[in-house]
Amino acid sequence: MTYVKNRLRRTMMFVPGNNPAMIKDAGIYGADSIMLDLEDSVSLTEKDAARLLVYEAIKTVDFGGAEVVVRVNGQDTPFYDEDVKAMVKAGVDVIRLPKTESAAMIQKLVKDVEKWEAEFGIEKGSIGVMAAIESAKGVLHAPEIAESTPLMMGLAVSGEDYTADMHTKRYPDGRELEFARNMVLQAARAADVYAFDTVFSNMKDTEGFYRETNYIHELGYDGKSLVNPRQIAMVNKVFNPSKEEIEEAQNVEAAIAEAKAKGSGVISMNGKMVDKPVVEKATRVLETAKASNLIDEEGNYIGE
Ligand SMILES: CC(=O)SCCNC(=O)CCNC(=O)[C@H](O)C(C)(C)COP(=O)(O)OP(=O)(O)OC[C@H]1O[C@@H](n2cnc3c(N)ncnc32)[C@H](O)[C@@H]1OP(=O)(O)O
Ligand SMILES: O=C([O-])CC(=O)C(=O)O
Ligand SMILES: [Mg+2]
Repeated sequence: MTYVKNRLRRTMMFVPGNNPAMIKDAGIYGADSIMLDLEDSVSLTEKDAARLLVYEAIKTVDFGGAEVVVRVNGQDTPFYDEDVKAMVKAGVDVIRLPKTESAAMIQKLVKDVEKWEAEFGIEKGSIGVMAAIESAKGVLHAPEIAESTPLMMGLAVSGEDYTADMHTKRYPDGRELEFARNMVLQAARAADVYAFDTVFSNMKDTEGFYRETNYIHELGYDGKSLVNPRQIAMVNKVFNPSKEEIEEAQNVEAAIAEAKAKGSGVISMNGKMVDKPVVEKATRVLETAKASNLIDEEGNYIGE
């Protein structure tokens, strides 16, 4: 396995690193990324066993083509060094650093990864990194964190720890996360890295989950951290362009091609102006549709 900078990353599912049954089947649900967790879903007494289990799993389990991410323990814990060493040796795709508060923390992670890559004869740059932003300090430093290394895959906003740090809690309308969500997204876009929204933990509140997922999709997030396989289809439903959106995007591309043939960069389509930014959005829709197998090479709709 090797880190790939650009790929579809709508769904990143947490899987507790101490749960062999969940790890074994994690690949069957179709998440774009599987995030094996060594941090907060694993109790202190199980840290070493979980690391060993996750190490073996990366080497032997078929995750069905999903990207494999591991959330290691934080740099202020006694588990971090061994976690990074074992995950590099196992050949993980991406390491997610929790509680990231500075560019220096990511630069330390990259230095540690490179040290172990050299030690184990793994090509430098085979492993990507990502930062979970979980505190006021992390949010304020998000732009530097996003720019801290060429190996940065993305930023995730982590609402549970963040709201604890901010002396509040999660509310249904998400107003307590508004600043963090916007800041993390701006930082990610400016650095050309991915942006992931935080987990939604109430599995019974399907309506609330859809509301939140629609909201972060409309803001411009690339994907969401998930805790349960049932959330995968719901996120895909929101993030995948509809048949109508795909047709509209194809019409935009045809219209601009016609305009260009006439030597113009702008044209009217059903009374709406089509120019460069409109075309850029249409191109993104069609790229997503292709990556999600909703259209074939010729652009024919093949989704359900
Ligand atoms: C703030 C933070 O740090 S969040 C990140 C850390 N937290 C986690 O990693 C938690 C991950 N999620 C879970 O452990 C579970 O989904 C829970 C505890 C939230 C709910 O568990 P359950 O009630 O058993 O879920 P549910 O009934 O929907 O499970 C259905 C199936 O999916 C499996 N499953 C559930 N969650 C996951 C998961 N995250 N990864 C892989 N498989 C899972 C179950 O094992 C079950 O499989 P089975 O049908 O073969 O027995
Ligand atoms: O990254 C996430 O969404 C989960 C998490 O650790 C948090 O919310 O604190
Ligand atoms: Mg957290």
